[in-house]
Amino acid sequence: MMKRTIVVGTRQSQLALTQTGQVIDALKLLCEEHSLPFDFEVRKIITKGDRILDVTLSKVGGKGLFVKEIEQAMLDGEIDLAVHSMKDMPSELQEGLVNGATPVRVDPRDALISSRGYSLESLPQGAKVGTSSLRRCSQLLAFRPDLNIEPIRGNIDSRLRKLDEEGFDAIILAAAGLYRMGWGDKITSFLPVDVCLPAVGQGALGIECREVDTDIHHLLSLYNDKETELTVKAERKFLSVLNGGCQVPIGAYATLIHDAGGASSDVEGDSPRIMLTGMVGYPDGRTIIKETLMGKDPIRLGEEVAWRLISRGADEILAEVRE
Ligand SMILES: NCc1[nH]cc(CCC(=O)O)c1CC(=O)O
Repeated sequence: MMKRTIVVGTRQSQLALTQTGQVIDALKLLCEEHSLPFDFEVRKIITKGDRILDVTLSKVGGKGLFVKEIEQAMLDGEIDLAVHSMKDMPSELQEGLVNGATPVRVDPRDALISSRGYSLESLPQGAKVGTSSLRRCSQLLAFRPDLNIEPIRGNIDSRLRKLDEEGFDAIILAAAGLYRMGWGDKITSFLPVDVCLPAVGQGALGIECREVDTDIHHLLSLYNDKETELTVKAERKFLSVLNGGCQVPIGAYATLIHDAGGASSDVEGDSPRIMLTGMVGYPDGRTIIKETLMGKDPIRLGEEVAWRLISRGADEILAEVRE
């Protein structure tokens, strides 16, 4: 039988190339297992986000900075699939494109990396900590108001280099990216989610494809993880109600609730219960508001957590940040 070659578009950062390669390996295994006639080819694409790495992201503005060119290439038929970090995926995909699979999530937490072996608790007064994320900045300062947070940009590899070159006592990165790069051993400690709520979708991937591409949908359905799909759906709905992107101090994390017997919720049958926590905070950490709710419908749950935060002043915080 003739094989169809699926062209997978990717940014050319080390992380993007690595996770695209890992997804292709997983899809190849599924193709073997299910006797599906596909080959894979990688096509590198340079995005706007890659061209302006020297500017602080929150100053650049615009959503989907890393995704637009990739989506255009898919609509033009130059590529068939694209692997995205879920947290970089825009809440609205372009017309005609869909998320075909949400594979199983890895560790969603933020990690602290310190050549001097510090943890968040043991960092000295006024220590210099690198992050450009308003979400991380807000929560770090709420926990340790004395810290001196300084921006640090670039890909994971260049941030790790800057850790020592620019004299940081510690930097904060997503554990997931480090694990995928095989650099998990660089992690000094993890920030617990109740201290630093992760970014929406952190640790998860999305696999974008054309809505009409039924062959690919079938393959991707085999790669989907229902638990990750449901929890990320709740987090993303929360974010879209607050009209957020990665340039706002918003965090969220959802899990499935496992019953008292320790058995996991039945993901396939009766719909499981989801617990979602959302937060919005001032970048200087002076106020952080958080809500946790449970529910079965991820969309309603995402909306309700967002509405609760709005009723407690989330809009005012976000309006101030967006000025
Ligand atoms: N903001 C950039 C980004 N987008 C995705 C990841 C890797 C983690 C993930 O896939 O969630 C990172 C690096 C980081 O935040 O440290």
